[in-house]
Amino acid sequence: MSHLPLPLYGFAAFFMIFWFGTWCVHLIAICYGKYKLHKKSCKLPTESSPLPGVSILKPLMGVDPNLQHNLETFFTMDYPLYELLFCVEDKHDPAIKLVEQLLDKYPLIDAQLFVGGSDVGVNPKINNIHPGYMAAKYDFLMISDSGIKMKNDTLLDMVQNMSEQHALVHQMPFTCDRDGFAATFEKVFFGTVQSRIYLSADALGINCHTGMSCLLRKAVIDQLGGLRAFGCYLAEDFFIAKRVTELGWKMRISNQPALQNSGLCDIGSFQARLIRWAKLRVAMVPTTILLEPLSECLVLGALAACSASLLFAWDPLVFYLVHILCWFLSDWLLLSIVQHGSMPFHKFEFVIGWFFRELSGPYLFLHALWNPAIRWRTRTFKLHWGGVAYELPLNNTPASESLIAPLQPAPTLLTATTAAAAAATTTTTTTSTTGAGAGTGPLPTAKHRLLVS
Ligand SMILES: CCCCCCCC/C=C\CCCCCCCC(=O)N[C@@H](CO)[C@H](O)/C=C/CCCCCCCCCCCCC
Ligand SMILES: O=c1ccn([C@@H]2O[C@H](COP(=O)(O)OP(=O)(O)O[C@H]3OC[C@@H](O)[C@H](O)[C@H]3O)[C@@H](O)[C@H]2O)c(=O)[nH]1
Repeated sequence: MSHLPLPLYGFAAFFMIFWFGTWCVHLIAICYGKYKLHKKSCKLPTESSPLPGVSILKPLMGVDPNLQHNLETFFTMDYPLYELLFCVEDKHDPAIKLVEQLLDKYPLIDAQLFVGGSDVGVNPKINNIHPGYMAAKYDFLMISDSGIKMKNDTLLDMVQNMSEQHALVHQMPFTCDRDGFAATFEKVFFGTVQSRIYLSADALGINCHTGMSCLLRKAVIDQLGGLRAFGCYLAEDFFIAKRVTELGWKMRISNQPALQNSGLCDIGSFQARLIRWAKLRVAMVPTTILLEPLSECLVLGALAACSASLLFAWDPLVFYLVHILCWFLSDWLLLSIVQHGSMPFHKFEFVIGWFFRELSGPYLFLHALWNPAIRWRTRTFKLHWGGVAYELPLNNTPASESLIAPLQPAPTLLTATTAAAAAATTTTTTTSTTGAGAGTGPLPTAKHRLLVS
């Protein structure tokens, strides 16, 4: 041992410490997940402190087989005061027809449709929802992506997590039970590697905000310059959380994880999404270039096994195999906590899904480093270090990144007048009437379209 160069012992000691730290992260995630997730809040509204109104922004782009069902869950929530602000950028988007059908079906729900988006920055999601944000009338703002499904009490759970010190409550990303290996892979990813980081980050107060379902204090966002202030970033979620906490407000996850339920579920598009997210993280938090590969089970296990062999003369193969087995069991435990019920797949499928995730993780990360162009739906972007984004011209799009589902054919929805009006502009608004709470009593529908230029 003594003839080996000294720096090698330094590296070995570093990897052993990092390995130990990673196991602490496992432990924190399991304990915190057990404590926090699926807990029913006992804070009930009283007459002196009724539940606040919530303006819910729904950015939509295209239609998938589950979209109608997912959107419908927003019309049937058990929450007394909310408005739904559906936002669609493209006037030919088939989502418009779907939303209009839902507005007809639920005339009692306070809901509007904004078509045309805005141009307040580079981020297409922010551009899409900005008209809805400008029209939002309640003190609380929820941003909820198109693939999210709500339980009856999800909004209540989020609002009850918003204490006096909090300005941001977000749902930890997870998935609905769906059929097929791609769905298993998604559940394994979100319920293991992602939950581990997300839960420990929340427990330790580290910003890990993924903005697919979040509740915000509107006054705080207004104070920060409005949503337009985040239009220059692609990862608006991370920067919203950063600025909100810099003002002294707290953020935390809600008790219920987010139920992603997109009807398009395939390995290629999911991997493309993970690569896109990794590119965002690398640009925003460059230390992840080292941290992420190092915190992968197979990579860290190999490094720790060599280090243990060097420092303590332990058998590296035995060390490596025990490390993988313990990691696997700990991931199963965490996934069971997040799922909080029976698993939609057999244990054997978990084994396959887990190994697939572990083997593909480092590859996807390298892929993200290799090609910095970011393909998101119909557009391609690049990021400056720090996270500010710029859009690339269309012909600059690498073909290998086009792993997304195309928009479905345009519907024959728009009437001659509205089509002409929409073509002439700008923003079209379809308004359904007032009233909140699901379907209480009959009501005349006063539906009208407004043209806001
Ligand atoms: C000693 C152990 C150190 C562990 C280091 C862990 C390194 C990170 C490994 C995996 C990252 C998984 C990230 C999961 C969720 C991120 C999803 C995402 O990318 N969302 C983006 C798009 O919506 C969003 O803009 C990004 C938000 C957060 C980015 C945060 C990056 C920093 C991650 C470092 C967290 C360390 C937590 C350590 C806890 C002790
Ligand atoms: O061009 C676009 C792309 C996306 N969107 C909307 O933005 C939402 C999220 O889009 P996707 O589902 O494609 O993307 P992700 O689930 O990966 O989003 C995630 O990563 C990027 C962050 O900015 C988001 O806040 C986060 O939810 C959807 O509701 C989608 O309709 C647009 O309105 N316009």
